[in-house]
Amino acid sequence: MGEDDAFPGVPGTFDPRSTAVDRPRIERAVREILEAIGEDPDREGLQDTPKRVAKAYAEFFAGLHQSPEQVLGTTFDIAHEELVLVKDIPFYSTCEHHLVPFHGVAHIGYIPSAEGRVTGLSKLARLVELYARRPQVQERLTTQVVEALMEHLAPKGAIVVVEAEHLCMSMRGVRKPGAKTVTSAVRGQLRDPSTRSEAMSLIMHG
Ligand SMILES: Nc1nc2c(ncn2[C@@H]2O[C@H](COP(=O)(O)OP(=O)(O)OP(=O)(O)O)[C@@H](O)[C@H]2O)c(=O)[nH]1
Ligand SMILES: [Zn+2]
Repeated sequence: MGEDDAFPGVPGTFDPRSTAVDRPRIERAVREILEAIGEDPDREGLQDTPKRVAKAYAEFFAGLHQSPEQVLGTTFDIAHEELVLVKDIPFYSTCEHHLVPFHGVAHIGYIPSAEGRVTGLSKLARLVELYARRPQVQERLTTQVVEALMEHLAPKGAIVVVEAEHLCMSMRGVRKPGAKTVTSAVRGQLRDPSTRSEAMSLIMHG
């Protein structure tokens, strides 16, 4: 274990001291890619690029080395059995098919139960970070967040809606900038049509 591992960092944030991602290996690979595209990795502007990309990748994929238990560990004894909704949580993730970004907002709602737990509002945003900072597809990001809520807070129900633009559809391939993908996952009581439509109308119209 390196000295850096003594600082596990706050889940859902990036700890630049983390050595969980093998940066020297990324540096070698990036140099290889630069050569493969016909660039000179030794020209002045590119000399530090493998190092910079390795550092950036360590940040983009930090979520692979963090767990939801760490994020949802802080809970409160608050008697509230109605919907709690945090809207418009911005996120950046990496499409696992092309390793280019997809980004947008996530909306998270849950109905706490008497037996379950209430967490800090910021923890919902940290949960999104934790799953976004991995090679992802939007559908999996959406279900992983809802399932972590169900498992760790034992709420009566939960809903996660994610709206995102995929750069693999904007800057390459089909080239449709602005196209938005919306995914949702609902569990428990939020599956009931009336509760679900109340949550959806709060999400979409405030
Ligand atoms: N379901 C889903 N598909 C995604 C996501 N991100 C990217 N994709 C799609 O993954 C698909 C990969 O398709 P392939 O035919 O294997 O790859 P490709 O030739 O690069 O596809 P094009 O993007 O159509 O050029 C594309 O249709 C992408 O739009 C995601 O989060 N969810
Ligand atoms: Zn893609």
